Amino acid sequence: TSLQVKIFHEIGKPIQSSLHKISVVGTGAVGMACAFSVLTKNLTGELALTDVQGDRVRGEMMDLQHGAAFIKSAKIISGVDPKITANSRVIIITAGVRQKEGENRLSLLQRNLDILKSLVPKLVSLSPDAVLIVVSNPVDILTYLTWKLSGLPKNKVIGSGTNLDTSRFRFLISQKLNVGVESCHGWIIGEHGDTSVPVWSGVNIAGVPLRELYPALGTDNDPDNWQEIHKTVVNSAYEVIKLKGYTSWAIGLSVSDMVETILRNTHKVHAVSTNVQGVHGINDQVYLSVPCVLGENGVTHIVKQKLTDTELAKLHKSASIMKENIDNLKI
Ligand SMILES: NC(=O)c1ccc[n+]([C@@H]2O[C@H](COP(=O)([O-])OP(=O)(O)OC[C@H]3O[C@@H](n4cnc5c(N)ncnc54)[C@H](O)[C@@H]3O)[C@@H](O)[C@H]2O)c1
Ligand SMILES: O=C1N[C@](c2ccsc2)(c2cccc(Oc3ccc(F)cc3)n2)CC(O)=C1Sc1ccccc1Cl
Repeated sequence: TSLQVKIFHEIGKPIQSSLHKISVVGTGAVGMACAFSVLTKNLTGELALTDVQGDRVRGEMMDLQHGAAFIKSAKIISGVDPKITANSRVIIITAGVRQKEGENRLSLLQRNLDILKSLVPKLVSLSPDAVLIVVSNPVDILTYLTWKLSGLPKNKVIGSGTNLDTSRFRFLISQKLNVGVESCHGWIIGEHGDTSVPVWSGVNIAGVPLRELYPALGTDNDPDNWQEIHKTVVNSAYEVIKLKGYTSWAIGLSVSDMVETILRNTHKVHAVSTNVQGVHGINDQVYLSVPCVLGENGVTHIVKQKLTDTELAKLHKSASIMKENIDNLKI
């Protein structure tokens, strides 16, 4: 504007897209929790929001912009056309349709796959260097399909997987032991949701494996019923849905924790969904959650966890079911 000319000497052309641009695709309950959390953690100077509901996404953008004075004034843009995601470093995909009452998972899968088929190639052509984080459910198989549709190397396509399951697991352990959750270490791996696998042998406080002190931990004949904790991880998802109709804050915080590790390249380990072919004796090309080292290049390493035969058997069962579902899909 003419005033800008009066106020400023221009020294160099400003870069339009920030180096750490984050995009959220699908600005429903989960997408906006992710957006709000990455902003309050000051992870980016530019956030793009896109959704097929034009009014909704514009309203969400404006509502966040009006708080800009309090969040290091990140640039926030929005639009129905995915082109506003161009040059992103991280793209969070929560686009999808929620499971209808009584809808089976395969039908939900086909509807969400159709959405990804139209979205993913466009997103990748606009941001070829981005790390994709898939949150839409069923997250493990949709992450596999996003990877196939993207043409990206497997390290660049990550599913939130059992990141939320693990954070609920650690919260419940912290409640049972009355110890801060940051000091309660435990991992849920495998398929996100009802059939996830708690690695009881790895639960520890300050590196002290609880099962060494209490061998009944996580077994069927345990007077303290620790197994109940994993059941509660699953049941609490249904309880939250019953109470508030959806889940948002915990998944938003868990995804922004992943984004922070990626953009700050801190090599922190997260339970996330990755290509596990060749891991734990799995031969098929499937995506399941295991502890992964994350950084700017996505998944750089998988931690070689020592699993019991029971834990391995559950993992292999999930892998074979996923392979079967993939084979039955019309990609
Ligand atoms: N992985 C996990 O741990 C976890 C946890 C909670 C929710 N979820 C999943 O996250 C997804 C989103 O949940 P939600 O509660 O936010 O649902 P929601 O219905 O509130 O939001 C989904 C959004 O996606 C948008 N959308 C649909 N098609 C689109 C397209 N082609 N392009 C862009 N946007 C599109 C919709 O308009 C809607 O705003 C669901 O699949 C849900 O199951 C996963
Ligand atoms: O907390 C959550 N809210 C959910 C949801 C969100 C909006 S509608 C449904 C939710 C809750 C319950 C079952 C449910 O069923 C599904 C459906 C498809 C699917 F691929 C995975 C779970 N989904 C999505 C979801 O994945 C979670 S986390 C979770 C779910 C089940 C067991 C354990 C955990 Cl940790």
